[in-house]
Amino acid sequence: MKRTDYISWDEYFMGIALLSAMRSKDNNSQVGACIVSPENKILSLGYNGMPIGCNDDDMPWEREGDDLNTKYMYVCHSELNAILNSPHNDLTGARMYVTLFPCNECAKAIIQSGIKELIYLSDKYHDTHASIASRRMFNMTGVKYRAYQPTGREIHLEV
Ligand SMILES: Nc1ccn([C@H]2C[C@H](O)[C@@H](COP(=O)(O)O)O2)c(=O)n1
Ligand SMILES: [Zn+2]
Repeated sequence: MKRTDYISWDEYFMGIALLSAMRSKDNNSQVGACIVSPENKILSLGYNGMPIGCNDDDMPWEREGDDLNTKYMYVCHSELNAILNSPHNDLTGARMYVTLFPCNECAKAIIQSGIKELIYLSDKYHDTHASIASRRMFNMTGVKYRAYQPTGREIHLEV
């Protein structure tokens, strides 16, 4: 008889997004993204980090202070990294699992890439202009978005 307690597609892909987030050097928010085809094949992964060639140790990770000395000027968001990392030039109809609801800049890239559905975990910046603008663009363009429904299942990685 086959196993019945296997993880769902949503658990699988959000789990991989969470694992990707663990690569982030950001000391406040580690974000991961996983792009999946309509056939449930993984197309790309990403996490928030400094652009290639910008040494993590030489870049600022501060949230506050002079603009030029905060991470915000430099860090590449997980969603954009996942889109840019993709070896597939056509993401039409794909869905994205992301551990934090996208900002407006990533929303633009998501829309332009042809991704049609977004599944997010945290929405901790729900009331910011960035999130409001993202929802506005997603609603206008028909990109569906839904909160990941936690199942309560714990997945342990021991290596
Ligand atoms: N959807 C998002 C939102 C933010 N990020 C990145 C950008 C920063 O590295 C970090 C947010 O830092 P915080 O302001 O929470 O200290 O997360 C992203 O990758 N995707
Ligand atoms: Zn973003």
